[in-house]
Amino acid sequence: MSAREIENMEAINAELRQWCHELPKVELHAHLNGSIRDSTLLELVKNHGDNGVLISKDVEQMILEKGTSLRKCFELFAVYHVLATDHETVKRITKEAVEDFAADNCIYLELRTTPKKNEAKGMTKRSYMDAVIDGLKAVDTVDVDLCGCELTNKKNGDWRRKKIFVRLLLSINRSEATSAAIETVNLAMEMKEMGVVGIDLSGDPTVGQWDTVLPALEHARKLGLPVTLHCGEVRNSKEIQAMLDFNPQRLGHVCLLAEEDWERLKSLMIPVEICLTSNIMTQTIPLIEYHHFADLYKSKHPLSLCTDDTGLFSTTLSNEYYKAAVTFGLGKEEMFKLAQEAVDFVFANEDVKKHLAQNYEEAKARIL
Ligand SMILES: CNc1ncnc2c1ncn2[C@@H]1O[C@H](COP(=O)(O)O)[C@@H](O)[C@H]1O
Ligand SMILES: [Zn+2]
Repeated sequence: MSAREIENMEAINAELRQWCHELPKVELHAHLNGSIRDSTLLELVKNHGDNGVLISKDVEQMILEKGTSLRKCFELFAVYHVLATDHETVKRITKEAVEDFAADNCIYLELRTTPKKNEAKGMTKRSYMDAVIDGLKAVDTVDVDLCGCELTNKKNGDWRRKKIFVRLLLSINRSEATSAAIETVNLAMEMKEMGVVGIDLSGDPTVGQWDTVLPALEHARKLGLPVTLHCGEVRNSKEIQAMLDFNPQRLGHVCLLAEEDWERLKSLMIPVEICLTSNIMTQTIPLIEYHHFADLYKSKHPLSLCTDDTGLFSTTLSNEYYKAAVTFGLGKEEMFKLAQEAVDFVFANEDVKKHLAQNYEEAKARIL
């Protein structure tokens, strides 16, 4: 390839990256502690110092190495939780995560997090969530709509400020006992008027039993709370079939499904939260060219591109769109349609969906 051709290609890529950044986007699968900025983590490590449990040098190395396998991801999360589970830090990482997604032109963010207890810090699952809400209220770069009410009043009446709709999912960690999982579902119900719109099942897929968490998920269903499940990050056909039997509103990942389960997923048309970089970085999918996004996209299966953990995987939602475009040869119209269709799968109410749909109508003329 000549220097001129390389220059041309780089210019095309740069333009496409910029376009993906400007595209209004909907994020449906983002974990709060997975979205902590590296700079914040490194500051937390420094402030935490060495206490025999965490050795700063080792932790810094782990943070910079990133989540290069599922096992490493969960080792990192255990460290993040030591560093970040106090009210002040939970408030800070929430504020920063929302500001980062807004800066990446996300117009709607479903932020999921596992409510945590921390007796040493006087933290209950409820006070953890109150700190998350405080973080949303502290956002000052854009207007945040959390529950149909704008949390931040427009700075000096500046109506041109960007707005991001944020809704919250409470995560059940699959290593929790049934009672703890039910406590999280009840907390979600208690906070429905404060922007909580659903339940996520996540956590290390190599631990925990489906039957332990199922009563809590059935409880959520009875209460009318939508559910999304991490599914198929490891081979476990019995559990995957049980998740398909449960027929949740959405599924995350669906990487390692046996052929019959794959066909059943497609016949059920359950919307899938696709996390390209996460699946490649954790080596769940060996090569992006083999990613099941292509099969689902070709079969017109409902799906949405997501980040999973922007901090852990050094990605953004714009980058996920860019990767999909260059890997699977999608044009701007197809990318725009993919982003726009994600609105159909949000757990927020019809009013929010109408706002988002209108946003896309306005954006169409601007960027297509
Ligand atoms: C990479 N693939 C993944 N698979 C499964 N669970 C994951 C995950 N990435 C993140 N989490 C879940 O999100 C928690 C961190 O955010 P919160 O402390 O809840 O805010 C992790 O502890 C894990 O339970
Ligand atoms: Zn996830």
